[in-house]
Amino acid sequence: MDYSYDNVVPSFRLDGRLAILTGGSGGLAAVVSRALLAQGAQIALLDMNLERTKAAAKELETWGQESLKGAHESPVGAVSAWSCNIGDFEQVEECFKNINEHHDMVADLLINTAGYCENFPAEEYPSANAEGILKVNGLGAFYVSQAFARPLISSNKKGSIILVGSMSGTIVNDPQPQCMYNMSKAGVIHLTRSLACEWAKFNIRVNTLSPGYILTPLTRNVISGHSDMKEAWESKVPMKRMAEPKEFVGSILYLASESASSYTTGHNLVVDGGYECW
Ligand SMILES: NC(=O)c1ccc[n+]([C@@H]2O[C@H](COP(=O)([O-])OP(=O)(O)OC[C@H]3O[C@@H](n4cnc5c(N)ncnc54)[C@H](O)[C@@H]3O)[C@@H](O)[C@H]2O)c1
Ligand SMILES: OC[C@@H](O)C(O)[C@H](O)CO
Repeated sequence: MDYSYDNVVPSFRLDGRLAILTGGSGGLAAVVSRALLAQGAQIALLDMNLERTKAAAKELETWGQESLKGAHESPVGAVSAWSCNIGDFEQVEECFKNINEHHDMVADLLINTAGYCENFPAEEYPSANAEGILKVNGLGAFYVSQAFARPLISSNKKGSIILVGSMSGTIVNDPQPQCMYNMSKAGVIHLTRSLACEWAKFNIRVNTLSPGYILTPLTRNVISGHSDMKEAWESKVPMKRMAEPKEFVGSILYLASESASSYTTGHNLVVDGGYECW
């Protein structure tokens, strides 16, 4: 047995790695992107609106210059901003190609946070909305995984994919009706297992991170105008509160790390304050 320090103590550093973070101007991405930058990664932020994504990238760079100066011997990683609808495969393919060219390397970490939620009673759900959300939350997760994996496979390089699912992929939320969101996230969890099995031979690990309720723009949309909604949600969480985005950073770094999670693939890591236990 090799008991050397590097063989026994996992590293969460991401020096020399390029991370693509979809949903890059969203609430979860704001904190995750800072943690990735702090660990030494280069980062490509991708979202629907270019101006908002560029603003998020600028804030990230400024944060890096102010907070990471002298913190580690590696230089602060390059940050780029991209506009792309992950539900449109041609856009995704073009965007991922441009990202790799721009950073002059093949991205080896993908974190798919892009997605949205909407509420309609099942019997009234408009078909165009149903198709729209499945296309983004479901097919989008597949499109970004495929566009990310192809250049890794052809260059024989290992990588890690983290698809953000939700506890809604396993439980049914109450009281808000959101059957298509729930279906899309259940699909993400099983897509993860399928890709993990198919791509293990290429050294690409694929995992889902399934959060419970987090305070971000996504949930603020649902809560706003429904003052009792937050209380209803929190009453069902054993920890009796919603999460803050920073409470997912440890899980992301674990799944991204080639030493800490080298044998972890196809997993659904649920981080929900105990919601699924009751
Ligand atoms: N907030 C929660 O309580 C919660 C809980 C469980 C899972 N999640 C999941 O976490 C992820 C991040 O959510 P968040 O809370 O940060 O929400 P958010 O709304 O702050 O961020 C999501 C981002 O995805 C982007 N996006 C939406 N559709 C897109 C598309 N077609 N192409 C590219 N980008 C697109 C949005 O513009 C937004 O910036 C989502 O997948 C969400 O389903 C959130
Ligand atoms: O289940 C938690 C999340 O996926 C999300 O915050 C919620 O379902 C939105 O209604």
